[in-house]
Amino acid sequence: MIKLENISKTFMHNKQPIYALKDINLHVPAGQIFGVIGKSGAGKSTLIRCVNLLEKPTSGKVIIDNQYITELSNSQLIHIRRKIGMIFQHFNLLSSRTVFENIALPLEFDNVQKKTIKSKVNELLKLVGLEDKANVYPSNLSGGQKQRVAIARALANDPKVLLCDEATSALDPETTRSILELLKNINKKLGLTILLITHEMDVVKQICDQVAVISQGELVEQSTVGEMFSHPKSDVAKQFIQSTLHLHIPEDYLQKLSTTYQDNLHPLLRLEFTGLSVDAPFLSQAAKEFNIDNNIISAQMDYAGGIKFGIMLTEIIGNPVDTKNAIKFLQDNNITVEVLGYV
Ligand SMILES: Nc1ncnc2c1ncn2[C@@H]1O[C@H](COP(=O)(O)OP(=O)(O)OP(=O)(O)O)[C@@H](O)[C@H]1O
Repeated sequence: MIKLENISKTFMHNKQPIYALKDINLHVPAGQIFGVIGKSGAGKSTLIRCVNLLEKPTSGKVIIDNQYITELSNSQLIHIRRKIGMIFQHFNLLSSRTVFENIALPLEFDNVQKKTIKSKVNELLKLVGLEDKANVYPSNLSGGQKQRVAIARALANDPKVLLCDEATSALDPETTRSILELLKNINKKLGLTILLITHEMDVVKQICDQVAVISQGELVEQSTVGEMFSHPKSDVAKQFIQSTLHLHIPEDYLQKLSTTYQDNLHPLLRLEFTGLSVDAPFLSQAAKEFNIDNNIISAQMDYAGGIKFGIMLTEIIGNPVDTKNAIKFLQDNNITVEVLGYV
């Protein structure tokens, strides 16, 4: 549905080139929710703005629904943009218009009949769960409600594609979840293709089918969400995944943690499980085979794209040779083991 071919974008700043996007190739299949994740300044906003040509690429082609939109005239572009909805971090609603009037705006631009506008807007209000807010002004809405209005407005022209530019970044975690849930429902109900950019792996985890990682203007990795969480390849992807797992080392362990091995101390391990290693009983197998004990201090398991993954903090108690062999056994079974120190 969305194809980017060799997209590059260079800005000039104080006569110096800034290579915001470098030879990006991306394919978002119809009906998917596709996430692009990257750190601040990676090029995410530039990328999503190139899709509807709010930003004109320096080179490369944008193809939407089999149409090369980089080759269209300005008037043709206005027409095609109606099929590409967009929502933003700060909602971009008109404060002087009610919720109803904000949603009606794209239809008024299209000279749609008043009666048709009314039924369409009412239908959209229902879809986003704001039937009772039609006559309210944006200043009297919460952030989540404002984003619901923006979503309804973006859907007014029955777009085939919805672009989401950090759509939940200004919202608290609970509201973020409800907006992502709404986007997922819309994706299913209307078969809408969604491309979203974000700096939060939790967003990708919650709703995306596929994800691409962008770093310094380049796409460094792309896969299904399950594959990315189970086998991240780039350092950036690994860092993003780590950011979704929060493992707390208790204060008393931090205090007694030694960086060097001494007699009577045991290694404190951080174990990372992904894919197959999550479901197999490797810890108890290691305990039996190498005569060690595991003292599990904390653990967190999670799901993304149908794949289970998790991390664990555990102390391995045993003699030094058995402990070393047990660690090797875990590593041989695709568990990432980090020795944090000795306790
Ligand atoms: N209009 C512009 N003129 C000059 N440089 C720009 C312009 N827009 C973006 N850039 C630069 O291009 C690079 C990519 O910026 P972009 O806003 O796309 O990144 P981002 O990943 O969206 O970051 P953030 O999450 O902080 O918004 C940055 O170095 C930025 O300073």
